[in-house]
Amino acid sequence: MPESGSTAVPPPRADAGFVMSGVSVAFGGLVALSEVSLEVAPHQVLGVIGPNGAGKTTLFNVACGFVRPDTGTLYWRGRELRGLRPHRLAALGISRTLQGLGLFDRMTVLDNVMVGAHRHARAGFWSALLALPRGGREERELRARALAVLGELGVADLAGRVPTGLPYPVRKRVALARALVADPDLLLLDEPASGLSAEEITELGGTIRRLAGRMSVMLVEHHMDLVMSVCDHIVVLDFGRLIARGSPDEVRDHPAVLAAYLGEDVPHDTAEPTGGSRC
Ligand SMILES: Nc1ncnc2c1ncn2[C@@H]1O[C@H](COP(=O)(O)OP(=O)(O)OP(=O)(O)O)[C@@H](O)[C@H]1O
Repeated sequence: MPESGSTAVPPPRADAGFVMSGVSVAFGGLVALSEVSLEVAPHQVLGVIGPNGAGKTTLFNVACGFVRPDTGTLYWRGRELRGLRPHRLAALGISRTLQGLGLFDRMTVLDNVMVGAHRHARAGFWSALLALPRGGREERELRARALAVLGELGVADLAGRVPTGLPYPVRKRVALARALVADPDLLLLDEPASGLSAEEITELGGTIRRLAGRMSVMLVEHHMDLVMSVCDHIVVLDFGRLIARGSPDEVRDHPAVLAAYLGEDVPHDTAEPTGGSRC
C-alpha cells in the first residue's frame, strides 16, 4: 500500500535482501536524505523515483558506498554493512552501473568486461587491468563468461573493439555487461535509460525483467514508462523524504506523488530520442 513518511525498520531477517534503514545525509545545511528506509527484496526490481533534486543520486551513492550516511544503517542479507566502500561491493555480490560509464578507453570491450569479474577471479582482474600475460583455465573461463554476457546483451561481436568511437547506447551495454559478469545478487542501476531511444528502452526493460530472475535490482531512473513497466515496487522521494511507496499503480495515483511532480515542469528531452515521459 502507498504510505507517506519513513521510519527506521528493525534489523532484517537473514533471508532479506538489501535494506536501508533510517538513512539521512546532509551536505552542509542542505538535507539531501532524511530518514529514508527501503528494502530491495530478493528477485525484486525496486524503482527509486522523484523530481529533480529529490535525493535519488545521493541514495544511490549511499547504496554504493560513495557517500557515507550521517545516520542510518545498511543491511545486506540480514547483516549490517558497516563502513561500506565501493571496492567492497563486488565481494559482497553487489554490482552497479554509473551514469558516467567509467570504461577504460585503451582496453578492448572484452577486457573492460573481464575487469568486472574480480569477484570470481582476482588474478583475471589484475591481468586484465595491467595487461599482463594471460593463461590458465581461470582466465579462459573468465573470458568465456565475459563473452557470454556480452552475447546476452547483443554486443559480443564488438568484443575486440575499444569503447572509444562506439555509440553511447552500445557503451552502456558494455558497462552493464561489466556489472553482470561478476554474477551479482544485487544490481544497482543509475539512470540506465538516459541517452537511449524508445526502442532501446523497451529492450532494456526486457533485460531488467530477465535479470530479476537471477538477482535483485535497484533502479534509480527518470524515465517513467520504464519504471512503471519493470518495477515490482517503487519508492518516491521528494526533498530528501520518502513520500510514497507501493506498486506502480499505487504510486502513479498517489496524491503526494502527483503533487510533487506537478510542483515542477516535466522536462521533455528533445535532444535525445527517448520515448515516453520523463520526470
Ligand atoms: N555533493 C554535494 N554537495 C552539496 N549538495 C549536494 C551534493 N550532492 C547533492 N547535493 C544536493 O542534494 C540534493 C539532492 O541531490 P541529488 O542529486 O541526490 O538529487 P536527484 O534526485 O538525484 O536529482 P536529479 O534528478 O536532478 O539528478 C540537491 O539539492 C542537491 O543539490
